[in-house]
Amino acid sequence: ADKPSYTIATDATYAPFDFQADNGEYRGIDLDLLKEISKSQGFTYTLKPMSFNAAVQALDAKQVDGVIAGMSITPERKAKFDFSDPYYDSGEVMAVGKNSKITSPKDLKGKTVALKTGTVAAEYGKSLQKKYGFKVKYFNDSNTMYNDVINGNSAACFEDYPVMAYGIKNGMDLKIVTKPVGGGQYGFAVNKGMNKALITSFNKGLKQARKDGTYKKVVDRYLSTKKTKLTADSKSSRTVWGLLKTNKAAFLSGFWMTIKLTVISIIFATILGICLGVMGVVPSRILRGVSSTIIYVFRGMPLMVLAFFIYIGIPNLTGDKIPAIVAGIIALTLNEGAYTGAFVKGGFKAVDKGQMEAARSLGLPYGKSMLRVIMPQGLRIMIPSFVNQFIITLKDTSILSVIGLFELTQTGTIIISRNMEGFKVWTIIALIYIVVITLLTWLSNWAERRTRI
Ligand SMILES: NC(=O)CC[C@H](N)C(=O)O
Repeated sequence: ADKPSYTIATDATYAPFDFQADNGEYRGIDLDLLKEISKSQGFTYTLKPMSFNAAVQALDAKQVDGVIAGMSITPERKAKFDFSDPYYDSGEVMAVGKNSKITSPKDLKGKTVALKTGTVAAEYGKSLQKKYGFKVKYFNDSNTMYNDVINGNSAACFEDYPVMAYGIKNGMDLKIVTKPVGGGQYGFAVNKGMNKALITSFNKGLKQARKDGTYKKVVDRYLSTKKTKLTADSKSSRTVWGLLKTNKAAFLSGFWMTIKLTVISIIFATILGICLGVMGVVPSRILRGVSSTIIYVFRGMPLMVLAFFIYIGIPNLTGDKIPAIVAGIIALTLNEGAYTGAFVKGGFKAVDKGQMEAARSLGLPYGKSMLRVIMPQGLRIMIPSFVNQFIITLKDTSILSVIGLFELTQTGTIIISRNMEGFKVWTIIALIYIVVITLLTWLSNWAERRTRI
């Protein structure tokens, strides 16, 4: 019989539990364990790395079958999800910059504390906020949160002890100043009452792995004292050129994802926008109303909200999965299409009224006058707006990293979580965007020249 197959979400950057190794493979205690267990229990799976918060939401929306992400078993989560037996002990600590004078939450008055959205550590930090009078700031991934503290923008952060200790041991410029509290444990989660088989296999496999030494082997791979630095690139690759070379595969695939999202969305958004624009100037009041409403709604909604709504919200209601890339393209199309619709409508309106009257008085029907007389003139006026919108679409793809799409921006985050070369990696990413935008602009200028009369 075919092996059962599952989709499992994980945290893209949560070493030593989940992280991307230099070769692009996702590794860590969670993922190595999962692999061993799947082998011993005979199931297969596709891994979906994303932010922790998105992973939990994707599970809740049934976009994935399970989450393994150093996820703490809490009473609130147990109400929603079924957890495996615990496989690792954790607790919350506070960390500050290596040379910081802060030694306890008491020193945080008036300062800013960095937290990671949707985590137990964030909840813990938040629970101390009133008492100690600090401000909070949220991040989607641990590494960006650490960097905010390292750079001195935030005074401290709260994080799970094993993760924080591992990062520091691997050279992160932070120090832990409190004892672990909370004492939570990590478990593998599936939706309540669904996927009983998966949880049963996981538990069986975990038990076996503990018995036959696999569990210890996996943990030691990352935490034994003589371990090699799995998350760090070698020294030789620390120049911009070296970073580009070592991470070539990651940059390229992020680049392609960005291009794919941009091109497909531009095509759909342009079609949608022109339809909306035409509908916005026809005599029918109903069509004009529909056009205005669509533009109003989708132009008014932040792209990130729209992406979450389509990827998490709709499946949550209907129970049908939508692949992230499809959700991303729909979100971009609606958002950029609404903007396009607005300027297309404006462009048609800007064509002199007399043109339509003249065409009609020559006996052309409305549709033909529109197509032959108004549209060609209107569209020409709009070319600069189109170019503008294409560039905005390209840049907006970066927002789709929130639903777990590995476009350029998300690629940068992941590479930095591995090598901590924030400046160089963001420089590379910025340059790639500039290069693509330049190409896009040239292409548009060329098109503009060709359509000129
Ligand atoms: N991957 C994570 O950030 C998990 C954080 C924490 N253990 C939680 O479950 O909330």
